[in-house]
Formats: sequence, C-alpha cells, structure tokens
Amino acid sequence: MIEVQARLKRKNFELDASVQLSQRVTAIYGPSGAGKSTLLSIIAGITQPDSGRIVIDGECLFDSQARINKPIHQRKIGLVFQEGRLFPHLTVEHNLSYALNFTPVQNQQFQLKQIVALLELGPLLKQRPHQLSGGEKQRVALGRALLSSPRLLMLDEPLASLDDRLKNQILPFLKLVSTEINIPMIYISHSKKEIMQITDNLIDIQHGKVNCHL
Ligand SMILES: Nc1ncnc2c1ncn2[C@@H]1O[C@H](COP(=O)(O)OP(=O)(O)OP(=O)(O)O)[C@@H](O)[C@H]1O
Repeated sequence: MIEVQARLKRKNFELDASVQLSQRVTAIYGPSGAGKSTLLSIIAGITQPDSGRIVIDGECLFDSQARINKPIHQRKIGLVFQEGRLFPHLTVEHNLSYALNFTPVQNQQFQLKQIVALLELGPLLKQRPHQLSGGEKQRVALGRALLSSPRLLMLDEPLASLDDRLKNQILPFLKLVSTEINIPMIYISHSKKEIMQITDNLIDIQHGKVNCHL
C-alpha cells in the first residue's frame, strides 16, 4: 500500500495530492504541467513538499508534522526517466552490476543473469551507452532500476523520447516487467494509448489536483 498526502506551493503552481494505491501497477496521467513529475519527485524524496505524509507498506518516508524525511537512498525506490541517465563511461554490464553492488546481498531480489534474460540484454553487455539505441538505453535503465531491488519502481515518461517504432519495441518489455516482477510500479505518461497497454489503473492529475484511492 502506497499512501501519499502532499501539498506544495510554487510561484504559478500548486500541488494538492491525496493518493492511496493498493494495486500493483498504477499509471499517473495528465497534461503537460499538471504536476506528474512533481508528485513522483516528492515520493522519491528529490523534492520536499511543504506539508504531507508518505507511507509505503507501513514504513513512513516523510511526515512533515513528525519531522520525518528519509533521504533518497533510504527510500529504496527505483527510478527510470525519459532519458536513460546511464553512466556513459561504463559498459552495459557495469551499469547493471553497479546497482547490484550497492544492494546488500541479503536484500538482492534478482540476479544479474535473471534481468539480462528478462530484458534480453545479453548481446548488449559489452557495449557503452553511446552505442545503444534509445530503446536499448531504456531497457538497460529499467534493468538497472530493478537490480537495485526497489520496494517501488517509478517510471517517468520512459518512452517519451522514442519514436513509434522504438516505443513498440520496448512496450512489451514494460508489460513483461509489470506482470512478471512482483514490485509495485507507478507509471507516468501523458499518453493514454501507451498506458492502456500496461494497466487499467489510472490516476488523473489536473492542475496539481489529485484525489484518488485505487
Ligand atoms: N524545479 C521547479 N521549480 C519551479 N517550478 C517547477 C519546477 N519543476 C516544475 N515546475 C513547475 O511545476 C508545474 C508542474 O510541473 P511538472 O513537471 O510536475 O508537470 P508534468 O505534469 O510532469 O509535466 P510534463 O508532462 O510536461 O513533464 C509546472 O508549472 C512547472 O513549470
């Protein structure tokens, strides 16, 4: 269960979110500027809200009243952004093992070879990010996020920079992760067509307002 209450005031934008998610895969949908990335970055601990409370599976990550604010690395949230944000100097294999090496062995949910097989990364392992297509980069980013053994996986417009051909290549992998991997997932997109291929559980955010229990 993911419970988020957050308020944040910016110069021309106000977020007021009250969200309770019990489904494994949820999509956050809304037009540009609605506050999707802001909500994600609050859950991840990148942005601090003015007030609110965030609890995942009973563990409190943020509570403005109780002055609890767990840092990003303690929240155990795997993130995939629009651009893969891979380490450019490392091979695909080392990008993947980097995430694994930062996770204590007893907390590791996957082995490298499992994720390599799931996302068909074998032929790419010795390559460096600049040698990959956009879709391949996103598959590596997804693999790296999974290998950090997160309690929650959040994807922020992971297909937005890809053309239709690459989108169609990577969508089956996202679908596979949403069905085969037992980690809650929040998927942000402004494309309903894309979302419908991954989940029916949809949260609509408009002008920073979202109030939803799924
Ligand atoms: N770091 C920031 N500082 C100030 N304002 C910001 C910052 N980041 C975003 N905003 C503003 O907050 C509002 C919400 O932005 P946000 O990025 O959350 O929207 P979004 O729904 O993710 O949009 P998009 O689909 O275009 O990515 C926008 O008005 C944006 O200009």
